Amino acid sequence: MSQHAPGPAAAPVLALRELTKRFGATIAVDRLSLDVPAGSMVGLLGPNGAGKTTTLSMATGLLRPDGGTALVEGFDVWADPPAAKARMGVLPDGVRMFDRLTGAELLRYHGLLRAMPEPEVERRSGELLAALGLASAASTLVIDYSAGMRKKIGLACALIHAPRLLVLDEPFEAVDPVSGETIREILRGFVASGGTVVLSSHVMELVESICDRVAIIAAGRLLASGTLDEVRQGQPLQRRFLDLVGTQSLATESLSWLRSS
Ligand SMILES: Nc1ncnc2c1ncn2[C@@H]1O[C@H](COP(=O)(O)OP(=O)(O)OP(=O)(O)O)[C@@H](O)[C@H]1O
Repeated sequence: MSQHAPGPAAAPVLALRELTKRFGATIAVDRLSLDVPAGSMVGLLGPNGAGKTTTLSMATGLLRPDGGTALVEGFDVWADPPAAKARMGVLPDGVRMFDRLTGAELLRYHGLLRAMPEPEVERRSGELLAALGLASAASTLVIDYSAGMRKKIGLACALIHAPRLLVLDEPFEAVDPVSGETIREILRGFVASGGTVVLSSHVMELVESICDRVAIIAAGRLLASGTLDEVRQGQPLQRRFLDLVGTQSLATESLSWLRSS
C-alpha cells in the first residue's frame, strides 16, 4: 500500500450523539449530533436561548442529558467521567466559581485537583496569570474580579492541565480587546500544536476570524455544521446565520412611544 494513501478518517475528539434535554415543556436540546475533528476550532453559534449552554453543559459532564451520549476521545462523559474529564478543559458559563479564593489560589486548586505536581502548578499558574494580564490581581479574591477578569481566570483554570480538548462557553464575553487578542493567540497556538477547541459565541466576525468550523443551532436543533466555507455557501456568515435562523422584524407600531417625544 502506498505510504500516502489516505487512512481511515480520524475519530472525532468530541462526538455528540442525539443529545437531548427537556426543562418541563421546553425542549432545550433536541437530538443534537455533532462530530468535532481533532485539531479543529469549532464555533457554536445560535440566538439567545438556542441551547448552546445546555449542549456544552451536557458535553462536559455538568448537566445530565435526558437522552444521547457525549464521547471525548471515545470515553463516555457520563459513563466514564474521570477518563473523559481528564482530557478536557472547560470554561462554563454562569457556573459559580470558588470566588472566596484569590486568583492564584483558584488556579492552584484546579492544578492540584488534576493531580499535577506542585512545582508545575506554581510554574504554569505564574505563566498563565502573566499571559492573561492577571499577575497584579493574583492575590485578589476572585469575588472582587470584574466580569472579564473572571472569564480570564476561568480560562486559565481550563488550561492549566494542558488538556487535549477545550470547551469554552462564551470565552470572549466581557473581555477587553487586548486580552481578547491574547486569548485568540493562546487558542491559535493550542490548535496549531494539535489541540481541539469548541467555543460558543454570538460574535460572527470573531468566529469567522478564528474558527475553521461552525455549527449553527436554533431551538435546540442543529441547523448546519461543517467547515466555514461549507456553512457560509459563498455568503457572509452573518447573512447565512440570519437566513438559517430567521429574522424578526418589528411591527410598524412596535415601540412607537420611543419615537414620539
Ligand atoms: N435550568 C433551566 N431551567 C429551565 N429552563 C432552562 C434551564 N436552562 C436553560 N433553559 C432553557 O433552555 C433553553 C436553552 O437555553 P440555553 O441557556 O442553553 O441557551 P443559549 O443558546 O446558551 O442562550 P444564550 O445565547 O442566551 O446564552 C432556553 O429556552 C432556556 O430558557
